[in-house]
Amino acid sequence: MDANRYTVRVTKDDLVFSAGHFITFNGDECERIHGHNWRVAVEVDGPLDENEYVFDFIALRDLTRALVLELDHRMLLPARNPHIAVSEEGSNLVCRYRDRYWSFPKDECVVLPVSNTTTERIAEYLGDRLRGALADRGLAVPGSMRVMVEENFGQWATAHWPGG
Ligand SMILES: Nc1nc2c(c(=O)[nH]1)N=C([C@H](O)[C@H](O)COP(=O)(O)OP(=O)(O)OP(=O)(O)O)CN2
Repeated sequence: MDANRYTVRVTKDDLVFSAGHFITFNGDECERIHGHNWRVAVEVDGPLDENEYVFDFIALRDLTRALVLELDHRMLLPARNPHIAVSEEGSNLVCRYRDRYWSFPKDECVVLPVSNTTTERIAEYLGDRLRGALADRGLAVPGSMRVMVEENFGQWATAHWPGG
């Protein structure tokens, strides 16, 4: 029996999304609106299956790409930030922080179920969605997985699912 564990990793030129955001930090300070070209990589660890795969690259790549596309050319807004209130006003979403506000067409936004659109939380969101998408398709949900997101050159955040 093969007691070794292996890792597969996918990252591709099309696993990149260009989006706007602003975060709060140091308590209740709020950044100015800006954007990044976020790059995504996913790693799965485990033993080999009957195909001698840890996990099928193609399934991992295609599901990740679909999630990344949902965020591409969108404004990313936090649903649960204690300092940024997001509300619907007609066909727009209005975000209010103290006396500042921003209004965006709804269909150009993604409201993420996070408290802040930091790179760490975006990585966690993508990983949770990916795990849900695998389960919905009846595919194995990896015990041990990492989603890595690069916000700016050389600035990566990783969310871990340490099981398995
Ligand atoms: N661990 C984290 N640290 C920081 C995050 C984060 O998500 N996780 N985010 C930020 C801000 O969003 C900040 O705007 C990062 O943007 P960046 O362009 O990298 O910052 P700079 O001001 O240095 O930009 P340059 O264009 O490179 O000058 C901060 N920290």
